[in-house]
Amino acid sequence: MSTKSSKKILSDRNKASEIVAGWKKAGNKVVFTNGCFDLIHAGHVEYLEKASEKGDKLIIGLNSDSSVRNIKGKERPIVNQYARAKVLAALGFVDMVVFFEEDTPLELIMSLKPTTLIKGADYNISNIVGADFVIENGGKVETIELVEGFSTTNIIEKIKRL
Ligand SMILES: Nc1ncnc2c1ncn2[C@@H]1O[C@H](COP(=O)(O)OP(=O)(O)OP(=O)(O)O)[C@@H](O)[C@H]1O
Ligand SMILES: O=P(O)(O)O[C@@H]1O[C@H]([C@H](O)CO)[C@@H](O)[C@H](O)[C@@H]1O
Repeated sequence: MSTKSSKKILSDRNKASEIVAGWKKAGNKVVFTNGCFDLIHAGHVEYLEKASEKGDKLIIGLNSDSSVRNIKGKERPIVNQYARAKVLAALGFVDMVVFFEEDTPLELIMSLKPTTLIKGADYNISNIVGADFVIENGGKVETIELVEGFSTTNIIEKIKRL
């Protein structure tokens, strides 16, 4: 039996696009962010909650395991995509989690056409994938300040030193 949170997790990009189009037609501002979210930490949660406050619906584009391996190295991810998605989908302010296999979320962003694209302030707007597309389609691109002291890499390094 699927749970309330598991219903938020989608692999089917067309289905996700149909749902987002319905949200937008109903007048919702749809916020999109993306990431690997491996070993989810308090910085991620603070960031996602702030992102959710930028609109009515929050979608997370989640890098698949093969995508994470390509961009962060063969040791990653520590946690598989389904488990990462499960934790994210359990957050009350998250409305959808969609996997993407590519190295970047550009094709997913072009399919979903979000109102607002958000990344952490470790990126500047000029190098955020999808920013040009969202702005050209009348949307907004914003960054959110990082919470000091939290990163998946730091957590891994700390565990290695035990
Ligand atoms: N400490 C933090 N505070 C707020 N946002 C964060 C923090 N760390 C990461 N983010 C944001 O969360 C999203 C996912 O980032 P990511 O999964 O790369 O986390 P990470 O902890 O930086 O991982 P890694 O150390 O492997 O790079 C990105 O948009 C990033 O800007
Ligand atoms: O978890 P990360 O490393 O912050 O997420 C990456 O973000 C990249 C970003 O969107 C580039 O502007 C993206 O290309 C990559 O696929 C990861 O999601």
